Amino acid sequence: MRVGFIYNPESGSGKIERNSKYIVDAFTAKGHVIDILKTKKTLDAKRYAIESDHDMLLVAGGDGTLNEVVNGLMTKEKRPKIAYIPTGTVNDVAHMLGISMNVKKAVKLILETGEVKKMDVSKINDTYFTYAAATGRFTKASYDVKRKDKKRFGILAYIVRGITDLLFDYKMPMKITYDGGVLEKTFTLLLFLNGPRVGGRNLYLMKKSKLNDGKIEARIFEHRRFWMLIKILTFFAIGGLVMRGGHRLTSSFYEIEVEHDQADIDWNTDGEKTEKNSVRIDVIQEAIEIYVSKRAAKYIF
Ligand SMILES: Nc1ncnc2c1ncn2[C@@H]1O[C@H](COP(=O)(O)OP(=O)(O)OP(=O)(O)O)[C@@H](O)[C@H]1O
Repeated sequence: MRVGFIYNPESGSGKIERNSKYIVDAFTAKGHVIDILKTKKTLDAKRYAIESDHDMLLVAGGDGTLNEVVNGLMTKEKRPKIAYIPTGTVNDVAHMLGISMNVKKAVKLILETGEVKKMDVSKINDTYFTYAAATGRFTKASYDVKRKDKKRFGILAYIVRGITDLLFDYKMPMKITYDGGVLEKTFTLLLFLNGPRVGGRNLYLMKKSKLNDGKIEARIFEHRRFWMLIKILTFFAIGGLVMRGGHRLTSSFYEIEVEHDQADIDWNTDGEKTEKNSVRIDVIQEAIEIYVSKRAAKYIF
């Protein structure tokens, strides 16, 4: 196969540079022909994906790099398969897909033990995302944490940013229309999830959620000051448990209308700051093909 090897040398602790020769050798030994496409800046990975005429894109980076590649591929009619080697700090998508953080094991999954599955991609206004769109309490941490702090402190950098978030009161009057009805209240946190993982946490209570069902799950928390904070922390601590004042929705689309003109609501998609205020979310069913573990293929597809 003709393989484009897109990698972000700045992702995570920079381990990809130490392993790139191993990866190229392993693929070449199996008869693949590799083009090396190393990113130098933001949006290089997206551009490489748009320009690609390969059979497969081998992507090494974190959730942000994978997101850029998917945004590039979604502009194309013919999309190469994605093989993903996670080298970021959080790597939520890889955890969901059963891909090891160990580079050699991830390569083995692609070349020997894994399966290719068709996976949904979601869209918020004109931006695509692979696993999560969110706004409100705790959702700024993933894009506010500086790259050098991520490299130095890893997950801890996110936790510290999450704690400083407690100083703010997120109060968002909104109207949410979905294929089961309308919800109109004041909210403090909105999560739209393709699968059972976000913020480095497995949400094992979302076990019915599949990555190819054309649906996106929402977990929505009303604004109720102190108690809602406890409930949000419980949600993350206990596998996605939703208590009173929380809503569990499943739908193929969501229309979120922000109720006053002066609103300043930022949306986080796959860990990057993207859209603002009112948005529409849609799912494009089975839009990409990606290598996953046999276990993930069985349980979340
Ligand atoms: N060579 C580069 N130098 C600096 N920044 C880069 C470079 N190449 C890509 N980037 C930036 O890195 C970001 C993606 O980083 P990465 O892949 O580590 O994702 P991440 O979301 O930070 O990962 P995770 O949340 O899993 O840690 C992209 O948004 C892009 O802007």
